[in-house]
Amino acid sequence: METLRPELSAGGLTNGWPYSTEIAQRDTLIRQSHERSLQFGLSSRDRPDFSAVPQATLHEALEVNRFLYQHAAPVMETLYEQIANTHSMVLLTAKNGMILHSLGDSDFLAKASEVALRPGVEWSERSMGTNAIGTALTEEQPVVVHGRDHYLYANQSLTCSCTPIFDPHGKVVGALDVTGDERGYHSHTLALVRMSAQMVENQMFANLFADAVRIQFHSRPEFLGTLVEGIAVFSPDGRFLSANRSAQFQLGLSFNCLQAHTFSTLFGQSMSQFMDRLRSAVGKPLLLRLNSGVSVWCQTPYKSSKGWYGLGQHDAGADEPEGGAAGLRSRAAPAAVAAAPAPLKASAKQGLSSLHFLDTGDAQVAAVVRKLQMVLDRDIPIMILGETGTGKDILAQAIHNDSRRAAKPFVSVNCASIPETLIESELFGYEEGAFTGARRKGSTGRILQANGGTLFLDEIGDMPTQLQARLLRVLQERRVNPLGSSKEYEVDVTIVCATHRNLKNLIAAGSFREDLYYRLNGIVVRLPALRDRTDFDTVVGKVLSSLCDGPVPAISDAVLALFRRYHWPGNFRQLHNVLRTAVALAGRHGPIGQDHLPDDFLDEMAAVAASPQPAALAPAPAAHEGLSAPLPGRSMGSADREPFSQQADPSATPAAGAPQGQPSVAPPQLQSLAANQRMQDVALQAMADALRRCGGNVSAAAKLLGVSRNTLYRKKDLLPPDCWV
Ligand SMILES: Nc1ncnc2c1ncn2[C@@H]1O[C@H](COP(=O)(O)OP(=O)(O)OP(=O)(O)O)[C@@H](O)[C@H]1O
Repeated sequence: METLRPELSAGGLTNGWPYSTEIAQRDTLIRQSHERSLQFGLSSRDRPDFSAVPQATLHEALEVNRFLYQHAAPVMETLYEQIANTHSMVLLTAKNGMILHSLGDSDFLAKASEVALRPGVEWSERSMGTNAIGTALTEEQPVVVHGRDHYLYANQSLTCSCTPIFDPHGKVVGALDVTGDERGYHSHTLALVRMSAQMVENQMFANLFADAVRIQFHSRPEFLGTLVEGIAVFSPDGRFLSANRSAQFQLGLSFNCLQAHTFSTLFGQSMSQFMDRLRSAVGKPLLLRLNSGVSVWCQTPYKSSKGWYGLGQHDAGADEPEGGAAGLRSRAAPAAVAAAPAPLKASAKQGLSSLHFLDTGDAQVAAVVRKLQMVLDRDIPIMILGETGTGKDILAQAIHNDSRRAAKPFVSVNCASIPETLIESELFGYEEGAFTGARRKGSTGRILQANGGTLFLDEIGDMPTQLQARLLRVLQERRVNPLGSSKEYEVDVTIVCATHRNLKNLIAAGSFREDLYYRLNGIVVRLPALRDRTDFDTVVGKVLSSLCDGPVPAISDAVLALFRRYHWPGNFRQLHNVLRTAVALAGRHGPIGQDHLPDDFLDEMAAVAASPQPAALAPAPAAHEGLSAPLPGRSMGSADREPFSQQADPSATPAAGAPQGQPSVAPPQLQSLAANQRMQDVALQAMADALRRCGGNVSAAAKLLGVSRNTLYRKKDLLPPDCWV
């Protein structure tokens, strides 16, 4: 009988890879698999059995696995697009390791093995020894089996990345695998395979539990509607039905343990209480607290007597999508099943639905609004630039709402949040029967869903290059050709796109097509960062009232002063989050004081103030500190503005620059923040003075101060311009 190969029994299967704990774990996994292969009576010199089962058996297997097959096939197409020309194949197997479907070119296989990866061949460990499919299915975890990891010598020219696929009941139903030439190994392949499998699982979930209460949750609201959100489903009376892998991870419970739970034992409230909250908050994500104490944001389609209501409805007038939860995703797409989850942005946007509502006093925004009003309905593509969270999505929605297309769909696609593998089918759709035979239904694709209305391509800079050419063709010819279809469909859409990236740089780097750029930027508008808005106080007030159903609490002057000094990297989104927490902590009657601000926000302010790099936090207002020009971070000193609320906050303490006469106990972070801020301001003042005395000569000023020239240059943006001349 054969024994283990020496490099395995010695416990160091490095196989040319750098050694680490992760590799050590993988080695253990591979070694155990080799031991099993040995026990199956296999010899590493055995010739593998690549014979396929008879056609009738294969058809039977396809029928048994139809649910899996239907959901996986379109995802495999897009996965294959990503690895095309890498001498690899994408494989879907049943849970016994039998290949159900394969895509790609087997030209990398030796002549004798060309049949190895076709449907009907079984890749279980029992028949092939250690291999990614068999081992992933046995271990129920993703695995790469590379070159000499394979038990059979005959398979050692392969590199395989495989992950099991779990059905909505938590059982392994099959595996998704990419197999290629060993020399073409790529470290990202397993990640792509895992993302694709996650997509298959989420789609099976959405379709199987269309009538259940589906809770989609994540600790960060921006991840709602993406692949990483947790999904747990319950019967209307709160019985646990199922949870995807992310939900199990976030809840800290395995699928089996979850079976013993109900909605109320997991989320600390009854299903009927939750439904009441949902009814009054349609369109807004809700905060739920897990047993672990962690808070998560949640969204859920909500079924009333009239039908389903849900979040992330971007189709104009789509408050009541038809046809249950599936309809929720695909209102304009009658043929679509298993549609990829739409990139949802959950927010109550009613108050922001028209361009003129966005004009709240900032001159740059007013100019943007004016420009857009002039080009509305002229079929000119619009490109919106701006940092993350500055309201590009809201602006696109407002453009649509003010246009003559308002009654037609507004379809939003976030090119950055959809895995590259899925963008193509998400955008262009795929044809009925294109992948899996007559019963397979197709997907309309987002471009066709937007027909007659507006297609908003958010984060266009993240569009994969190979799809840019296809998009360009659609824009030029106004026709769409779904995947797997020989037909073309006419489409009439207004295109609005947005990005926070510098497309010119992307063009220079070769990752964005110049011709597409010119096609998209008919008119370009830029939204200002929150810190640069001259209507800052007004927007704080506006966001605050949008978060309150009843009375709106006041904000203390100290908090407002902090807000004005902060650089708001997350812009409106961050302001919403900070205020949402503050409102919850302060209660509806407020006022909102520093104690009500989230700890991470206070920590960040303190850290920024303590940092020797002053890039982010603005110094104290110019008037207060005696510097003569406004300083970056906020374009305008707080002294230039009327406070949003004058109501005193008994819990608040003035930070640096806050008005006198406020109560005097500050949280420790803010005390150190204020002290650090003062030190920074004194240092800046000294630098400005030295530069002025030296007539702007940096070397002389640096010598005078006893610091390096670099120190002065680093502060350049924080010093008034007049000291450099
Ligand atoms: N003018 C505004 N007034 C109040 N809230 C706003 C405004 N603009 C945006 N918001 C809110 O800020 C959040 C982020 O807005 P939006 O998604 O439109 O930003 P974005 O620039 O598209 O962000 P990203 O680049 O990250 O996609 C949303 O909750 C939105 O409701």
